[in-house]
This record gives sequence, C-alpha cells and structure tokens, in this order.
Amino acid sequence: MNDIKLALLGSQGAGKSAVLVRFLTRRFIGEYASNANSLYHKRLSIDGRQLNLEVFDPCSQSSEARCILEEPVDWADGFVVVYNISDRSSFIDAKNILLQIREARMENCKGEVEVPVCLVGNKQDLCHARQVCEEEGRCLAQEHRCHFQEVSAAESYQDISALFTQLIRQVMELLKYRADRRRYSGSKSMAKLINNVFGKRRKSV
Ligand SMILES: Nc1nc2c(ncn2[C@@H]2O[C@H](COP(=O)(O)OP(=O)(O)OP(=O)(O)O)[C@@H](O)[C@H]2O)c(=O)[nH]1
Repeated sequence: MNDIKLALLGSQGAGKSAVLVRFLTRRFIGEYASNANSLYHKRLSIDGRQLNLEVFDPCSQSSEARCILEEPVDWADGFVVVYNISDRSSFIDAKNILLQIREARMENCKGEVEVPVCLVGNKQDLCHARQVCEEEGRCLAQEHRCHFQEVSAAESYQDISALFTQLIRQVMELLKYRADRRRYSGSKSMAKLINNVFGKRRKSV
C-alpha cells in the first residue's frame, strides 16, 4: 500500500482547513481551531490502488510550518498552496511559498522529477469581493509549472476532490519514478560488481 504525504500551505484564514475537510468529509465546517497543527489520515482507493493518505495542515504561525518549508522534499510528497481570491495579501504569500518550494526543490531534487504542487484560489463564492483575478492565479501556476484551480470550499466538493485526486496521481507517479530509479541504480551497481568479479576472472584464465 502506498503512503502519500501532502502538506497544505498558505496564509492564515485562506481556507486550508476548509479545503481539506471538504475533501476528506465532503462537508463544509465554518470554523476550525486555528491555533494547532493537524495531521489527518485517510485510506483511499484511486485507480484501483489502496493508499494511506497523510495530510499536514499546519497552524500558519507555527514554527513547524516554517520547518516544513525548510525541508519540503523530506517531509511531503506534494503540496497544496492555498490563497483567498478576496485577499491579495494571501496571494502574495502564496507566491512566496511557491518560490520557497522551488528553491528547496532545486537544492534537494538534483535532476529528479519535481515535487507535485497545486495552487488553489479558494473562496470563489466571494467573487463580488475578488482582489485576485483568475488569470493571475493561472499565470503564477504556469510560472511554477504547477496545477491551478479556483474553488469554493463553502459551496462545492467536486473541484476540490478533482484537484486532490490529480495531485495524488502525480505523487504516485513520483514515488514510482523514485522506486524505479533506486531499483535501476541498485541493479546497475550489482551488474558492475558481477562484472568486476567475473570479468577479471575471465581475463586471468
Ligand atoms: N465564504 C467562504 N468562506 C470560507 C471558505 N473557505 C473557508 N472559509 C472561511 O474562512 C475562514 C478561515 O478558514 P480556515 O479553513 O480556518 O482557514 P485556514 O487557512 O486553515 O486558517 P489557519 O488555520 O488560521 O491558518 C473560516 O471562517 C471559514 O469558514 C470559502 O470557500 N468561502
């Protein structure tokens, strides 16, 4: 069974918990305790595969949230970066988070497939108070080569479910790629070893 670890990042009040709880329970719960980090577990089946999903929803202000950004690849297999379309400062925070993820990827991944990220513009139901247009979100996502989706955790389940499903599929591909690479480099070193031992012997015969 695959273990998939995701982290939700974004500024305070962007709706991280609302988006996650909508995905996990199909429900919208108006208020969440925002002074604690939460780790959610769920068993899922996607494309016929059983998965153990772990999602970290950090309290925006906590030091653990900052730690995750310091070692993102070690901690999570994929990220959901959430901003509030009716709050420009949350979009600026999302930009900074994407930059930090990219920097950390460059340091940690070294030629590896990129860690999957989805940029989410939440609170689409508040479009009368919109401060970030959809195009800006799309452009930012293109710049960071990540998926983008505007959603309303308050009003809809479908878009949120689709974005998590797509992200989890990307993560499964990344984990498969890593496992194949490990297997390949393992068999390459085994072949080298055999060649060293038997190749040398053959020469001396
Ligand atoms: N109108 C509207 N309100 C939302 C939506 N999603 C979340 N909210 C509200 O926004 C507020 C913040 O939501 P949270 O999910 O707690 O936000 P958060 O990003 O987890 O916040 P922190 O835990 O403080 O970092 C709550 O009052 C939610 O009810 C949405 O899609 N539409």
